[in-house]
Amino acid sequence: MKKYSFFIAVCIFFLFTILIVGYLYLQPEPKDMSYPTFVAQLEKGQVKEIIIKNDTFLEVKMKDHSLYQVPNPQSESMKEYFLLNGATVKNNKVNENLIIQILFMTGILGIGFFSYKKVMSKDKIQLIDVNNQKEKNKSICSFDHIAGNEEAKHMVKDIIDFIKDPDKYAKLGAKMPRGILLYGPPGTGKTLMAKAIAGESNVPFYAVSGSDFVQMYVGVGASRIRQLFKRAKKSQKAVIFIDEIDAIGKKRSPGLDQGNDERDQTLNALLTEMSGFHDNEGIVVIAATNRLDTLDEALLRPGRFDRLIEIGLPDINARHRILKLYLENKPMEKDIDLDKLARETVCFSGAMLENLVNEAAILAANQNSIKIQQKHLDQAFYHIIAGNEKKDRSSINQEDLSITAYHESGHALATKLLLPENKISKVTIIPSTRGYGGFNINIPKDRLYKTKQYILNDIKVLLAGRAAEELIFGSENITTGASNDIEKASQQIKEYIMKFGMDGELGLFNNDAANLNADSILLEKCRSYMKNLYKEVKHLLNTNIDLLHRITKELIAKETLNEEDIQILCEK
Ligand SMILES: Nc1ncnc2c1ncn2[C@@H]1O[C@H](COP(=O)(O)OP(=O)(O)OP(=O)(O)O)[C@@H](O)[C@H]1O
Ligand SMILES: [Zn+2]
Repeated sequence: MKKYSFFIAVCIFFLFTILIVGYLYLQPEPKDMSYPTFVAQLEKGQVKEIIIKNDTFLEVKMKDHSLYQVPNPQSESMKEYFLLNGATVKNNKVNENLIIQILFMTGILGIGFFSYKKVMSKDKIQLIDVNNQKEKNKSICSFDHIAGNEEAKHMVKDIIDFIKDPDKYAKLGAKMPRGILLYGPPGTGKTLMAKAIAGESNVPFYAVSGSDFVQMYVGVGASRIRQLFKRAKKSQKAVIFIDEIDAIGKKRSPGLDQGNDERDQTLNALLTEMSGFHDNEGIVVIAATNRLDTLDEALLRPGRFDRLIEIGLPDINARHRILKLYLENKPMEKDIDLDKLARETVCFSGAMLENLVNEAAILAANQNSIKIQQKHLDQAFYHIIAGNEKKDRSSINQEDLSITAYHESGHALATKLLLPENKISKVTIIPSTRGYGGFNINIPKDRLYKTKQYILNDIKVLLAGRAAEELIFGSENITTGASNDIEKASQQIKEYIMKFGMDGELGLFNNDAANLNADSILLEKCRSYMKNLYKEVKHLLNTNIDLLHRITKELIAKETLNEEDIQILCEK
């Protein structure tokens, strides 16, 4: 589209240039005429027009259309004299003005043309923002660019085969999925997977985002969808990718947003287009969402998005591979411990790991290092988790520092005692720019499930900060520093009871799922759990109070403790 409009613009430009040049130069050459002959002709009434060319010449047009060049007498009264004899007189400036006017008009027309094209094509640019030659190129994205996600790769192998040779499937009467839905947390590579499917099948990739359709006039979204499919069909085989499909395919909640015509129309257009393919067309629609639970069931019916593929957070092996993938083409020190980094980056998505490597590279450059070192990766890791260390710490008073130190040591000690399989990667009382007074980085083991015991201990670890404060400074002096812990603990206890049905007395009933409001029994239950767990962890810290003092003292002295430091302190 861009190329095409550029071509038209060039054509128009040349056309105008030719016209102007033609106007200027293709006029007949004027012949010379002496001034007396001219005067004689003028007085005979033969002269039609006189153009004062410059100080030397006049251009004279006769009534018979012949053109002459006459010396300019440069007299003040010549103009009136010419006019008296019935000739029109023009100043050459008029001519210049004409050229300027033409140029000006060309400019305006050019600008107008370009803006018109831009407005007209804006829709299309947004609609198919990756439909350029580069994206169409097969080598742009392949499975090699995706580390991990092996199950997902396996699940789309037949789709790729189908796109390559749809007839093979049609002949056997096999109905291939028209739509694939990739779901999972943000940054796990759903877009990457869709691109890789297109890349592996060597077909163009057309992408839109559901959020582009939000807040549009009725009918615009639907027409965009139709345009998108029309374009894809032109290339015969293609992958159409709709990111954030939840923006147009959200469940309709009864009573609420009823009559959202625009969204419904867009969704209907999509479903209609999808049912309009023939079985031997190699077009596949891939949609992605972070919120599978909010999707309208109509989208998931057979013939629509009926193949669901989860793209989950990477496990330790996948993290290792992703880190390696992004470090591979960067200069790095040989002794970098990727195993350690992969172990520590629990809950990191692929996008976060990529970001981690990039941050480390930036840090290395900032520190004028020619290679990425372990310390850069460590710094980047903490940076991503907790933000920057606050550089100016002179304003923190001793009392606050001491409270923070006991609070953090409380968390660390409780982790050591209650969740020994977790790794305390860092405890610090260096405040971060994100507003933490200090923090603990506690890395759980990669596990598929959490046990009941684990959840309870995890909540105790969360409460241990406040418990340590109370133990040391008294119940009147507890601080606001535990708000985040309390929030997380409350969330966990609610899930423990409701979501996971782990409370012996309340059993397996989930109020939320049954659309019942939380009743007072449930509330009481949560409070009583919290009270007991808090009491237990306070008692635990009290029985290990010497250790708590030791860790705190060391923490105040060093500001930051790592796994080994704490291990040594605990073994003393
Ligand atoms: N498994 C992976 N292997 C390699 N790179 C990955 C992987 N997962 C994510 N990435 C990197 O993270 C970036 C973001 O991923 P992508 O946009 O595909 O995620 P997404 O799941 O579509 O996210 P969102 O839901 O936020 O749109 C990718 O461009 C890629 O560089
Ligand atoms: Zn805390």
